[in-house]
Parts: sequence; C-alpha cells; structure tokens
Amino acid sequence: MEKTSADSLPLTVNSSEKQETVCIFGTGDFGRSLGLKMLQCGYSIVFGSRNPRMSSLLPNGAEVLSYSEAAQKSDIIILAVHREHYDFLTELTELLNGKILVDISNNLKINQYPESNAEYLAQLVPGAHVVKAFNTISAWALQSGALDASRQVFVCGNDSKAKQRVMDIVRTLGLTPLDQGSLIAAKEIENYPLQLFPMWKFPFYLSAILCVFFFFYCVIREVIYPYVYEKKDSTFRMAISIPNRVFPIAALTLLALVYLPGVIAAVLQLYRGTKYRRFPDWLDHWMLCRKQLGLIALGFAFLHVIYTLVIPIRYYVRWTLRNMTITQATAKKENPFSTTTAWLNDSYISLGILGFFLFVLLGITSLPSVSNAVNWREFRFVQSKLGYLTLILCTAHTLVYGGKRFLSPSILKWYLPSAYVIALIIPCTVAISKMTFCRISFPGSCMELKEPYARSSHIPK
Ligand SMILES: Cc1cc2nc3c(=O)[nH]c(=O)nc-3n(C[C@H](O)[C@H](O)[C@H](O)COP(=O)(O)OP(=O)(O)OC[C@H]3O[C@@H](n4cnc5c(N)ncnc54)[C@H](O)[C@@H]3O)c2cc1C
Ligand SMILES: NC(=O)C1=CN([C@@H]2O[C@H](COP(=O)(O)OP(=O)(O)OC[C@H]3O[C@@H](n4cnc5c(N)ncnc54)[C@H](OP(=O)(O)O)[C@@H]3O)[C@@H](O)[C@H]2O)C=CC1
Ligand code: HEM
Ligand SMILES: [Fe+3]
Repeated sequence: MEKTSADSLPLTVNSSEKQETVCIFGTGDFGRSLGLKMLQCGYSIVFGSRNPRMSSLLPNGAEVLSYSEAAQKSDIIILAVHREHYDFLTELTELLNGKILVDISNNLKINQYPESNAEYLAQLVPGAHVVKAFNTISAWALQSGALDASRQVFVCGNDSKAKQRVMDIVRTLGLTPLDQGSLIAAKEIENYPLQLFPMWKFPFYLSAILCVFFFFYCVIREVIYPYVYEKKDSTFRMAISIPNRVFPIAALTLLALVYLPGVIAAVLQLYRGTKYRRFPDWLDHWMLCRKQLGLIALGFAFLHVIYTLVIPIRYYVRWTLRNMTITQATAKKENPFSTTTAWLNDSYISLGILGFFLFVLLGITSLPSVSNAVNWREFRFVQSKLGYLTLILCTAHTLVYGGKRFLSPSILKWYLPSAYVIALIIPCTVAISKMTFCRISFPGSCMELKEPYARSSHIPK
C-alpha cells in the first residue's frame, strides 16, 4: 500500500541533501513510531511486513512491501520484531548478506536467553553486520517527543563501519549514541530497560530498615516507657516528635555511610600495601551507590528541617510553654537567663543550618547539568572535602544538641540511651578515621578515584 507524498513532512535536515533509504521490518508499535520519527528527520522509509496490504496506521510517506522486497531497497534494516519471530529471517539470509541489521529488541526477563538477542540474530544471519541499538528508547517517547529521560541510545556491534552508520542515524534523530563496544556488550544493554533503579535498591532498603528500627526504638523510650511507669498517653509523639528524631538520625547515618566506604577502601589499600587490586564486590557496589545514599540522606534532612520549622505552632509545645509560665508565676519562682544554655542552643541550631546549607550544595552539584559544568577536581573538592565538612557540621550539631545531658545516666530508659547517642557512633567513627587515615594515604590515589564515577556514569541518572 503506497502512502501519500512525503513533501509535506517537516524536515529537520537540509532538504536538498538526499537522505538514505532505511528499511524497517515489522509494522508494530515500535516500527511505526521509529518510522514516523525517521520520516520527520528526512529519511525515506520502506516497511517490510508479513501482510503489506493489511498494514494500517502507518506514517504518511512510507512504503510497505513484503519482507524480501523491502530488504532489497536498503542496506540498513531495522528489525522491529520480537526475538521469538526471528526465524523468518533464515529464508532471507542470501538477501541480507553484507547488510546492516539493527537489533532493537528487548526481553521480558533479565537473562531470559543464554545469548543476547543481537548475538542470536548474528548466528541466524551470519552474513549480516548486526548492530544493537534503540532498545532503551520507548515507542511512546519516540512518538510524543518526551525524550528527556531517555535520550541515550546504547550502540554496540562488531563492524565499526556499520556501527558508525547506525550512530549517525541516532544523531540525526536528535538522540545521543553511546558506543558500548562489540556485540558482547549487547547482553548488558538488553538488561538495562529491565532494571528497576538498580543503584537505588540498597540505599532504599537501608533507609527503610534505619527508619523502622529508630521509630520503634523511640516508641519504646517515649511512648511505652511513660505508659508503663506513669500511665501517661504519649502516643501523639508518633506524629511529629518521633519522626523528627527518626528523619535527622537517618540523614546523619546515611551521610556517614556515604563516606565510610572511602575510609574502608583507604584502610584496605594500606593493609594490602597496593592500590592496584580490585575491591571486594560489596565495597565496589557500596562505592557505586554513594550518590544515591547521599541524595536519600538529603531528602531526610529536608524532612527534619520542615518538621523543625513547625515546632512553634504545635499545640503540645504552646501548651507546655503556657503551663511553665503559669506554674512559675503562681510559685513566684524566677527562671534566670542562662548564657551557657543560650550559647549551646544557638550553636547547635547554627551548626545545623550550616550543615544543611552544605548538604544542599552537595545535592546541587550532583545534578548532571551542574556536574557537567565543573571539572573533575572541582567536583571532587565539593563532593569529598565539602562533603566531609557537611558530615562534621551535622555531627557537631547533634553533639552540641545533646550537650550536657549527653551521657548522663538519667537519660537511660530501660538501659536504652537516647536514639541520637546511638546515631552518633557511625558519624564519629567515620570522621575520626578519616582524620587518622587521610594523612597516610597513597600518593596519586586521587587519579585512581576516577574509576568508580566513570563506571557509574553510564547508569541513567
Ligand atoms: C547530597 C549528596 C549528593 C551526592 N552526589 C554525588 C554525585 O553526584 N556523584 C558521586 O559520585 N557522588 C555523590 N555523592 C557521594 C559522595 O559525596 C562522593 O562519593 C564523595 O566523593 C565521596 O568522597 P570520599 O572522600 O569519601 O571518597 P573518595 O573520594 O572516593 O575516596 C576516599 C578514599 O578511598 C580510596 N579509593 C576510593 N575509590 C578508589 C578506587 N577506585 N581506587 C583506589 N582507591 C580508591 C582512596 O584511598 C581515597 O583516599 C553525593 C553525596 C551527597 C551527600
Ligand atoms: N514498544 C516499545 O516501546 C519498544 C519495543 N522494542 C522492541 O521492538 C520490537 C517490536 O516491538 P513492538 O513494535 O512493540 O511489537 P509489536 O507486537 O507491536 O510488533 C511486532 C511486529 O513484528 C512483526 N512480526 C514479524 N513476524 C511476526 C510473527 N511471527 N508474529 C507476530 N509479529 C510478527 C509484525 O509486523 P508485521 O505484521 O508487519 O509483519 C508485528 O507488528 C520488539 O523486539 C521489542 O522488544 C524496543 C524498545 C521499545
Ligand atoms: C536548617 C537546618 C537545621 C535546623 C534548624 C535543625 C534544628 C534541630 C533542632 C531544633 C533539633 C532538636 C529537635 C528536638 O528538640 O526534638 C535538632 C535535632 C537534630 N538534628 Fe537538626 N537541624 C538542622 C539540620 C540538621 C541536619 C542537616 C542534620 C543531619 C544530617 C541534623 C541532625 C539532627 C539530629 C541527628 C538531631 C537529634 C535528633 C533527636 O534525637 O532528637 N539536623 N535539629
Ligand atoms: Fe546499590
């Protein structure tokens, strides 16, 4: 079925340049969307279909032929067919000899087949140059133009000329090709769309565990304990008071856990006497998801700040203040101003504000638009040096908040110390170890540090 002229199509390239003809096998969702996008960018499109006469909804200007007829029209063929149906290609092997076959397919499960779809295709049609591309772009995004999240097209293949031609097409479509090497990389590329936030899993579960643990810890100390001893109903504390302990504690702990792996790595290198050995997998993985740990920590810090801002409008706080004033007035008791308390109070709040400011700065530099604008040294300066300063300020904020009552036995309830005392263990350990070990680190180890970032950079942000 011949479609009407392509003259009316918006061309993003110079229309005097004659664009090449590209063949798309399969007239399903993806084939149609990609075909439309390519037509808009000036390509001539020939669809290959099992039923060329029955095909409907195809973009204006595209030609539809049988698979074998279509294959003869172009030396680039994009295969918009599911892997399960690739067998029809065996009848076309002669025709496909020397042509570029672009495999865009995805599977339903990670490692569904022993070999990648692209490698399977290369076995089926050994004479063709198979290139893997486009599988991380959805048909919907191609159609709607909502490509912000998925502009990157991972490309791999054994024939570099074939790969270059496919990358040129990717660029013409306004997408960003990322060369991933030979066809061996196809397996990993095919797994990308099936992963659900891989780098966020560990930080997410860890923060959930931290929140649940500290929540119940505080409930035992602040709700159950007063009920058992004084028959006092303090359940209302579960709404604001306890979350405003749990969230800052989670923020502080996660922030410390961002910097702990660096310390462990340094200790490991000192112990091994070399920096040229791979870290164990758990440490490598931990290093790679520090950004996510840090961003979740920042989220909790935000919650803490918001919960803190509402303290003055809480009924419980206003009631307590009013009652204290009345009690003092009726008892004719004076409450002299304590400069020490004022200092301590202002200091811990000020430390919190400064810590929060740097925390936000870390968050801002991790935005791709900002991190791309600074060089490696600047990024590392902010993330590592200012990051430690953030950790130190937040730890100091908590230490000064504890103030004098910090280790007094009177704060123990059922032998349990206040939650923030426990929360200070990891941050203090990290800060002290960093100060000890950074003096004895290896010359030149900074260069080596590029690796974990470089490796994490291909993970969609
Ligand atoms: C809000 C927020 C946002 C963040 N955003 C980002 C972000 O966008 N990107 C990001 O990467 N991180 C981000 N982070 C995480 C964190 O800030 C960085 O990972 C930071 O650089 C860690 O600094 P560090 O000094 O502990 O570790 P590093 O600078 O990695 O190193 C510490 C020590 O570890 C050793 N070491 C580490 N890696 C290696 C290696 N590969 N080979 C040999 N030795 C090694 C060295 O001895 C080194 O002295 C963020 C954190 C927060 C809180
Ligand atoms: N949809 C999406 O968003 C994305 C899809 N992909 C990949 O693109 C490929 C196509 O996906 P999609 O377009 O969604 O799938 P559809 O089911 O919509 O289309 C598949 C097309 O394959 C052709 N086909 C060839 N042989 C057979 C057969 N034996 N049985 C059924 N169909 C056959 C058909 O075209 P005809 O009738 O003309 O022969 C059919 O329209 C898949 O490999 C998928 O993994 C990749 C990224 C995103
Ligand atoms: C604008 C910034 C901040 C302000 C104004 C602030 C203020 C406060 C206040 C008023 C308290 C006492 C809460 C109470 O009495 O229950 C507190 C406690 C605490 N803050 Fe902050 N804070 C800030 C930022 C931070 C940051 C960035 C962190 C850590 C990442 C942090 C960690 C803590 C911790 C751990 C506690 C103790 C929680 C407890 O057990 O009660 N704070 N902060
Ligand atoms: Fe992870």
